[in-house]
Order: sequence, then C-alpha cells, then structure tokens
Amino acid sequence: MEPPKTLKSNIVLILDYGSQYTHLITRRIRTLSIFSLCISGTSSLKTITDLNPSVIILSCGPHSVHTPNSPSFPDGFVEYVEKNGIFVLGICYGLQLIVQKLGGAVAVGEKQEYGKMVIKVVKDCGELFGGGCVGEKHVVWMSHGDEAVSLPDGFEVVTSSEQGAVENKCRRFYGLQYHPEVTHSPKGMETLWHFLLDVCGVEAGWKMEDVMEEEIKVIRGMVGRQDHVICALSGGVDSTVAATRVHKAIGERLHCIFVDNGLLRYKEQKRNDVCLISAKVMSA
Ligand SMILES: Nc1ncnc2c1ncn2[C@@H]1O[C@H](COP(=O)(O)OP(=O)(O)OP(=O)(O)O)[C@@H](O)[C@H]1O
Repeated sequence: MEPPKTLKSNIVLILDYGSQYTHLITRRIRTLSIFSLCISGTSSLKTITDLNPSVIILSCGPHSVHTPNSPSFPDGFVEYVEKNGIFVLGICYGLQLIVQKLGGAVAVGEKQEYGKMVIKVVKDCGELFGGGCVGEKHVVWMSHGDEAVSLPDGFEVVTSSEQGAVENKCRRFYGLQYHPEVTHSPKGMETLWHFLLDVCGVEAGWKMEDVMEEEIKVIRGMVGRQDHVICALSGGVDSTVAATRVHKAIGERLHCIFVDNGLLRYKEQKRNDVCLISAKVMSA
C-alpha cells in the first residue's frame, strides 16, 4: 500500500508522556533548525489535528503500558495519522505504545535495561538508518523496564539487540527503544536528522529569531499604536524575558515596576538596579 502524500506543514509535534527527556527531544530538534512543539501526550485529537503536524513523536515516560490509566494518544489517532500520511516515531515508552495499540505485545522485560548498549543495524531495507548501513554498530543509551515481545503485523526489527529499533514504513510508524536525544547516544542526532529530513521530508530552515519576530508582531497587535503597558518586573527569568520582548515591540511605552516588598534577598534590589535600569522601584 502506497502511503498518502498529503503532508502540509513542517511541524514536528512531540506528545509528552512525562519523561525527563521530553523537552530535550523538542530542543534538540529545534537545534536542527526544524520547528518542534511539545504538548501533553493525552491531548485531544482536535488539539493535535489543529496543529497539523507532519511528524509526531511519542515521547518516553515513566509509565508501563500495562498500568491502568497509563497515558496514551486519543481514540482515532491511528486512523488520523494514517489517513493524512503523518509519520510517527515512538521513543521508548512511545515505541511500546505503538506496539501495544497496533496489535503487538509488550511485557515486563526479563532484565531492565539502563545505561550504555550497542545496537547493530540488521536490515538494509530499513529507513531509520538509511541504506547501506547493515552491520553498523551504534552505541546508544537505554532506560526501560518493559519491552516489545511481539510486533504488530508489518513491523520489522531493523537493529539487533531486539529492542533497538523497529519500523513499518508502509504505515509510517517507527520506533526507537533507546534515547537518540541524549549525548550518550553519539549517533542519535544523526539518526533524528536522517529520519526527519530524509525519511519524513521535513524541511530545515526554522530559526529561533523567527519566533521573536512573530511574538513582537503579536505584542504590537495587542497593544496598539499608542497604548502603554505596565510590567511587574521581579528581576527573575520570567518577567525579565517578558519585559525584554515587550520592550522590543513597543519601546518606551513599556513601564516596569519593581516592588521592594521588604522580603527581598540580601542586596537583591541593588543587584536588580544594575539590570533593571528602566524599572521604577516602589516600596511596599
Ligand atoms: N518584587 C517584585 N517586583 C515586581 N514584580 C514582582 C516581584 N515579585 C514578583 N513579581 C511579579 O510576579 C510574577 C510572579 O512572581 P514569582 O515570584 O511567582 O516568580 P516567577 O514566576 O518565577 O517569575 P520571575 O522569574 O519573573 O521571578 C513575576 O513574574 C513578576 O511579574
């Protein structure tokens, strides 16, 4: 069956199942100049479809697919991705979700794997590692308790160590049991890059600066041409970033107020004086 070719966007959507690495996956993909966005793994189908992603990554997480109410993608997800030709990559727990939901079986592993492992590419036809890679060995970082014991129809194991990587290229479902996003998997970024660009056809070219430009446009639209804005500025990361963005958008029409509430840390106001030159200081 030839998969549909109806990809419309360049968004890589990460569905978060609670791993400490999920935001790292999002960030690493952004460093490849590809826009990625992380939302809850239990988001509704409408939230997902509204974002119109071309690739969806199911993240890792601390759960077992066997635990009652363990998080999963919404009903209708598989039909939606297949109908729209969206590529799906499951990482660790994400792989186990794919296997379980598509008719395979996941069980508690005989031995739980944590740490450095070596996988070997065994399928030349596999897409995840490209052609001509058979025999290549990759050092990877594993962290999992469950493992896939039987794969859904049409899936192939593309690396040895059984738990390394699986794929069903007709249905556009792929899975990595290890963590490609961590530096302990030295070729992990290469694999992600190859997967997103060569397999999924995502175009790189997104820049962080583009987000800033967009934000500035939004802020200018919200404030209008003449209105002024007051910002409560603590000197912490959140309000400082917000103030910097608004200042870039509307300049002197932003008025920052720093409140000396009497409970500040030693010399905190003095320190803030240095960075918050334009803030008015009020004592409370
Ligand atoms: N001393 C202060 N003067 C002015 N505004 C403050 C002050 N303390 C807190 N605020 C405002 O309240 C918001 C929430 O404060 P909170 O202490 O919860 O810090 P936060 O959420 O970590 O934000 P930040 O990183 O900006 O400190 C701040 O972002 C800031 O807008």
